[in-house]
Amino acid sequence: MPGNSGLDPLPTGILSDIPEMSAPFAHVKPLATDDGHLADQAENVMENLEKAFPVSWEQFHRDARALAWRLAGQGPFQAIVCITRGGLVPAAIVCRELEVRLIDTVCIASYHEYKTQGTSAVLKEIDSKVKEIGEGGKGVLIIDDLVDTGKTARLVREMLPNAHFATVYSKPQGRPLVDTFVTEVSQDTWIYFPWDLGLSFQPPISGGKG
Ligand SMILES: O=P(O)(O)OC[C@H]1O[C@H](OP(=O)(O)OP(=O)(O)O)[C@H](O)[C@@H]1O
Ligand SMILES: Nc1nc2[nH]cnc2c(=O)[nH]1
Ligand SMILES: [Mg+2]
Repeated sequence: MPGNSGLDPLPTGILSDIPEMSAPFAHVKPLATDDGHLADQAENVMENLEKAFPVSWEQFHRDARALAWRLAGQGPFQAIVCITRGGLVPAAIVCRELEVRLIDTVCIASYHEYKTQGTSAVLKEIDSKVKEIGEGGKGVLIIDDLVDTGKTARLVREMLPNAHFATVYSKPQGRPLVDTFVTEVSQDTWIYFPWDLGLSFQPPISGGKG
């Protein structure tokens, strides 16, 4: 009922002026105007990586489906363990295609330093119910979006040495740790996932303003 809801009236102004709407995005700062942290991080990445491999949602869905096709003959898999956070989206696509309904996560936080290896912390272990499926994880499918240095893959493989390890993309250094993948890119390529990207203006190839 108007005037009787107990709620303050909505403030007027543009969307970002509304505290409730802007709060969840308060930490998101564009590279060009931040305090320098994100720009430094991006600079560190680009310093070591020559090529960019941007992936659209359509391409990612196609590649994740291709992964499911490759995995279809290698099961049956009784459970999927996805490595968060990057493994969540491909695992959602693969579990639908392979009709796997027992899904678990292993939650790993990496603290990246692009000149050194960085450190990783396991925030959540694999569930004991999944660990008990088969000897050393036999019959379990582990999914991540990509393998790069192989550090994350090595950590998780130690937890379930007999599980099948699958990624959508792979780089040469980590490839020996992966049983099944779809596309390999060179070690000096950075893969940009659709969930990390947004639409932005592209200047014409000629260099004009468009
Ligand atoms: O082979 P590596 O050198 O270990 O790199 C691969 C890992 O790096 C990315 O995850 P990241 O740690 O950036 O975190 P996220 O999945 O939470 O985005 C990616 O999703 C892989 O899990
Ligand atoms: N998005 C993304 N994350 C990574 N983590 C390690 N390598 C990569 C990469 O190429 N792209
Ligand atoms: Mg990851």
